[in-house]
Amino acid sequence: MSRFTLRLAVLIAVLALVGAPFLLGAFTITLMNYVGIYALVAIGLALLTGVGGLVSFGQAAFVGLAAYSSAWVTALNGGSPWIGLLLGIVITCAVAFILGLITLRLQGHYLSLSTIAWGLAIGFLFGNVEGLGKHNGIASIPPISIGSVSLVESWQIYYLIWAVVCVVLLLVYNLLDSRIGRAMRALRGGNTLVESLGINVFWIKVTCFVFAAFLAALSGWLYAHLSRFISPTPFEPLMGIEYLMMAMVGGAGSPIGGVIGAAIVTLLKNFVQDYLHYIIPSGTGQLEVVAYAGLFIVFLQYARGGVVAWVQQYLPATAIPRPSQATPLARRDKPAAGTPLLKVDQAERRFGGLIAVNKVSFDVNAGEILGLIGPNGAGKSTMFNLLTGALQTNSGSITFAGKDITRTRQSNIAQAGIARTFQHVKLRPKMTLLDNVMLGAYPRTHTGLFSGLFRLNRAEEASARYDALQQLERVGLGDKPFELAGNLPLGNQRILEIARALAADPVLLVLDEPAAGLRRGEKQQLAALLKSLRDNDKLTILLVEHDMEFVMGLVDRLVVMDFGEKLIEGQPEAVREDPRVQEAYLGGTA
Ligand SMILES: Nc1ncnc2c1ncn2[C@@H]1O[C@H](COP(=O)(O)OP(=O)(O)OP(=O)(O)O)[C@@H](O)[C@H]1O
Repeated sequence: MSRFTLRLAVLIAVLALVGAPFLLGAFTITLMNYVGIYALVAIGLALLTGVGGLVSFGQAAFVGLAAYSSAWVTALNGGSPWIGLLLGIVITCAVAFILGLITLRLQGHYLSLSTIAWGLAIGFLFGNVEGLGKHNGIASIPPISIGSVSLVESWQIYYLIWAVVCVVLLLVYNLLDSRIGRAMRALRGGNTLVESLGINVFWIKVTCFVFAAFLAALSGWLYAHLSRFISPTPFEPLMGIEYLMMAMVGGAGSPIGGVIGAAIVTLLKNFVQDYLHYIIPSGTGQLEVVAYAGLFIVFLQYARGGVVAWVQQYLPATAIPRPSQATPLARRDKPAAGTPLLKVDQAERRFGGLIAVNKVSFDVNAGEILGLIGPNGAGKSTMFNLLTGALQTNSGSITFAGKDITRTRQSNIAQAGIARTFQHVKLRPKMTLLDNVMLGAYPRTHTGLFSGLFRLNRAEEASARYDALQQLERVGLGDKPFELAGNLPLGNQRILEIARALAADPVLLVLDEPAAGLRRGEKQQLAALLKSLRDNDKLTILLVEHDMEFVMGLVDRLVVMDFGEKLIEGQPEAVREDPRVQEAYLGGTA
């Protein structure tokens, strides 16, 4: 799809929204009002669950917090709905922030279960606090006024609701295309990679969580002043599940999918309620819930990725212009060649009874390529994980650029200038090559949530994008920056990891089996690239590699490990000739 077609589609959608009250009846407009209100929550969930992989059943409670806050300000205390909005946002975001601090360190289903727990707890409060009307709720909530216009009629508040939805959509798409948004998109698929890129996973999760709660607060405020009466029921976890369904039906991970999902689920519910009694005339009782659940299961069977993903497969990809030249991002000063850079001193790591790394010591000097070799299971990858902070040492110390990093958090080590690749490639397959490499530039960029939302980050984004493209070109992948990373063959995925690591402008590059899966010609190109990084960019490189021909022709020094211990270190030739190495690693065949 061309950009023009996309803009035209957006324009038609906006015109249709503007014209709807002139063409549709009051009932349909009221229904659309609820769709818009639910859509705000579903957009938040698309971000939280679809993009960030954090499944929350508790969003209805956040909607309720804002609705009750505004009802308390207006109906019970005679205040303005705008003060109600402010209080609703502050209370909801504060509660989300505190809950996030407590629960977001939990992983997988533990996190989801915790959202049910606090969803229930908050819902319980609404029905039991004396000052909030208990189960009778709060009535006589005034309409929202803009200047002298009171939004009493459903078509009046319709324009406010859908203006909010459109602005939110625009902001969320801006966010997803920003530094923080990329970090949110990278959350899905595990923390190790994200932390290794210098991104503080926990704070990105908290940001995502609070932002989704903020959208729920907007929804709650609009809900209270549309319904003019609130009770605890719409804010219980059952509604939380419905919000999750909306996000999933529309297309988890797609903000516009949130709107589509809200429309489908709301209309479907309405349809089932209206027509089920024709099929079962003897009284349907709660049967519509069953029918509704059945339809939902059928839907998930045939369009599991949601409506947006289903439609997208038939649409041509949106053409994206190639990044144009921009001011380069600032680069780090590299230490002078030969100065001590990394010192591993008596590092030890145990896994239960197994000592994977046993009191290993070695130094790396600036500007050298050091190879770490050894037979399978010798402890090389564990050593890499220790010095990049992915694992903690049981004893011993690691010093980088004069600072003790033994207990330093992985993301802080990355920010200090160590960039890495992984033995088992870690990429974000659904993100483009360019986005994957731009993730690497995270520690070199600084714009935050608000800059991303309001596109105040353009200059920095342009620089990061251009820098990332240069790194892609450098490793030989510059011809397809908008290809999805998952479409690359494994060898190229390893090379893409190197481009991502280079985008961090590291001082020390740590490569775990970079040549695995490469053809002979590609290995030669890789060796030439690594030498050029050392000679021209003053980069220090530490690599694990099994391909002896590749290693011997590349490294300045070797450290050999066996059974978790350091066997020997020295020049490649000396190491090759050492009988202990031949015995342990080369099996006497070198
Ligand atoms: N997370 C873990 N839990 C338990 N044992 C582990 C873990 N990671 C590594 N090990 C064990 O530690 C030892 C060293 O593993 P490591 O992956 O560091 O070796 P390696 O030299 O990188 O091997 P290879 O070349 O095969 O990748 C092995 O016996 C491995 O099974």
